[in-house]
Amino acid sequence: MIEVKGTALPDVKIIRMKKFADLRGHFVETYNRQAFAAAGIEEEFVQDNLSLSIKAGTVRGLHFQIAPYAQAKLIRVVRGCILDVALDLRRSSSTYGQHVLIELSGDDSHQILIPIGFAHGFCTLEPNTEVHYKVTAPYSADHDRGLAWDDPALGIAWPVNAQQAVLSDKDTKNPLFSELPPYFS
Ligand SMILES: Cc1cn([C@H]2C[C@H](O)[C@@H](COP(=O)(O)OP(=O)(O)O[C@H]3O[C@H](C)C(=O)[C@H](O)[C@H]3O)O2)c(=O)[nH]c1=O
Repeated sequence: MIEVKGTALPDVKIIRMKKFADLRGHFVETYNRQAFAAAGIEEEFVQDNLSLSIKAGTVRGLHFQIAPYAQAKLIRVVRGCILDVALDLRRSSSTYGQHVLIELSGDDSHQILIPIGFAHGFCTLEPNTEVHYKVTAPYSADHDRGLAWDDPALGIAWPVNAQQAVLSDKDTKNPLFSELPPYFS
């Protein structure tokens, strides 16, 4: 039912759920607490989010929440396609400052699990892309933080540049990686 694979950042996992296809279409269990726990995924999710990005080239991120509202995230694409980015902000991690860039599509049944201590963002590759994700702590605007998505120091191979990207006003003003306080040990 569930296949869990590692990525270049060991704590970031790719999860694939079994897709039951038939003449009508298909069925996928997108989350099953017991199956996830049996696969070693113990995160307890408390909130589901859904974002629709109308244009391809929409960039949301890089975002994270700080303690006591830090979030792990389980992310999937319902419709469309994204390049998803997870960036390690844990100061003591051997992969601190490193990221993974993973394509997620509504056509596959892949999901990405991003633990606490990572910044998250994505760029849409198709119009009308819907991203659905579960988080392990509720939203707290006071604990919501951002990081400049296009900081050259991060070396993220985004498919758009700052002139092409569709961004919230907030995401045009995020601090650079070098300016971040040590939020995660
Ligand atoms: C995240 C969130 C937002 N909101 C409200 C706050 C704003 O009025 C509005 C849009 O929020 P924001 O511009 O922060 O949405 P995104 O840019 O999609 O942010 C998300 O995008 C990246 C990729 C993430 O990983 C985070 O989950 C989250 O930061 O929804 C809520 O009411 N609850 C929430 O959980």
